[in-house]
Amino acid sequence: MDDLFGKPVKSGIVAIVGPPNAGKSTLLNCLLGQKISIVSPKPQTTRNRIVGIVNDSEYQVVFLDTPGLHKAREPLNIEMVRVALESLAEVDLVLFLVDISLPLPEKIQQKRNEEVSEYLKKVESPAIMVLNKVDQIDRKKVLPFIDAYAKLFPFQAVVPISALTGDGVDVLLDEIVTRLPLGPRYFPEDIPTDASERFLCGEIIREKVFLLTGQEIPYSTAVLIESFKEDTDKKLVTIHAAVVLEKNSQKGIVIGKGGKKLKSIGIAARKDIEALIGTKVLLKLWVKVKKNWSQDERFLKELGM
Ligand SMILES: Nc1nc2c(ncn2[C@@H]2O[C@H](COP(=O)(O)OP(=O)(O)OP(=O)(O)O)[C@@H](O)[C@H]2O)c(=O)[nH]1
Repeated sequence: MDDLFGKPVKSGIVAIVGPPNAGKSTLLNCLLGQKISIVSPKPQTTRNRIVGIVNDSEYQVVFLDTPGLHKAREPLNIEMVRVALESLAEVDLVLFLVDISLPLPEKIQQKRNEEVSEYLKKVESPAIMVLNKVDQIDRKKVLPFIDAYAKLFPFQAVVPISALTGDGVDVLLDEIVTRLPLGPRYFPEDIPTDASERFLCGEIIREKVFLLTGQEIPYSTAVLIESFKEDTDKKLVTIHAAVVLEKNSQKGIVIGKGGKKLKSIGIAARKDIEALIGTKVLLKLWVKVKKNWSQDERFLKELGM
């Protein structure tokens, strides 16, 4: 078999799908051993489809982190669901991830199961069910979940994990790799993602806005990287970025008293960006208001969405 990047190995494309907040980005970061997809306790923080690549001498797994599947109402959400469903059609394997840590009333659990079945009917690729956040529940409670999900759909496997502690993630990776065909590597061995550094920096800043502004700032926050310049000897990267909000009233929350909040967002983001790109970073952040940006198709394109 011809191959751009060395001898044939077990290789394939694996989509990580599931409801918002299930832990998809955390799992991707855990599999990759580094921060690529942003994580926050607020649902729907993942907007773009991000490729993470796990390499080994024997395999290459290309992961897609899809936005949480949920009912689409706003144009932004319609786009998110389209991206999520599109990625199901072209993959070798689907990981369907759910959070089993929250005790759900029977009716809600039943409704959730129906939703899972509904999504899975659209999946033509083989699927592995991943039960996440087992660190939060008693071990004895995991088995009934495994049984219940095994009955729901002909999964290739049902694997309990904690994406946060890494518990069970090696078992999951084994289950994935054994099911992939022998084929070419899709990417060279030394890159963990095809998302640009510029894009990942925007995602890191957005994560810090979410984490540091508490519940006040809604999901409609975007980060626009206006410039990303590396000096000639590659010792410093200067980034200008705008935190884009929908309402004037949100400005004060992000900027804080005397600019304090924005400063701490900048400091936290700069540290993560430096760790990601391996050079010193000068990060200049400002806040701008663009009413209804999430309804504005052109602006969404500018954001790379
Ligand atoms: N205790 C525990 N928390 C977890 C685990 N996995 C993820 N979380 C937390 O769950 C929250 C959501 O995680 P994400 O990885 O952002 O979830 P997601 O599915 O990518 O979310 P969306 O972007 O909304 O689709 C974060 O606060 C994570 O730290 C886990 O195994 N155990």
